[in-house]
Amino acid sequence: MTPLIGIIMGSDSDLPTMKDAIAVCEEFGIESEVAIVSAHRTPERMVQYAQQAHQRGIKVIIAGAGGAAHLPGMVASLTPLPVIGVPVPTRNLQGVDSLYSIVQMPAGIPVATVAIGNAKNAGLLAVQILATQQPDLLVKVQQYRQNLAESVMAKQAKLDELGYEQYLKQL
Ligand SMILES: Nc1c(C(=O)O)ncn1[C@@H]1O[C@H](COP(=O)(O)O)[C@@H](O)[C@H]1O
Repeated sequence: MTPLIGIIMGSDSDLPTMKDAIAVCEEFGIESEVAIVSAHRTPERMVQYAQQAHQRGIKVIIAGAGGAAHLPGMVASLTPLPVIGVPVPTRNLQGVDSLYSIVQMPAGIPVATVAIGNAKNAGLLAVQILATQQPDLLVKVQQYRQNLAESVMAKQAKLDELGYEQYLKQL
């Protein structure tokens, strides 16, 4: 099957963060491709990837990077596809550097930026974008939300049963 979601990252060291986006694609049965692409270290590869992704059938790109995280914005400047940026947490600045590098795009070249380290939401957003054109997938998204609500209500029932002190002990 042709991959519909491109998940790219500046380094293999981003994979522990970005794996959550891959897992969401798998959970929803959406084919994704995973690639290490760096604006800084492999600029020609980045240009090629960004310019060709839509021609290969990719519909949404998720781009994660840390520190001077130029990858998502540069890819967005080179593709007509929607780009979702994931600020990868960093040791020295806890990912605030990544967030600021990704989120403050000039008008005209948007990057839909999720919270620091939240590749799961990037995956979900990509799935929801695809779901606008796939009724079956839209139903799966609604089911996912239903399951989420039910898990919260199960927690509430347990909290009511145990009281907060006991509940705290089993967290
Ligand atoms: N921010 C970028 C870009 C880019 O934006 O092109 N390329 C690599 N990096 C980031 O450098 C960090 C450290 O990388 P290494 O662990 O390989 O030294 C990673 O978080 C990566 O995303």
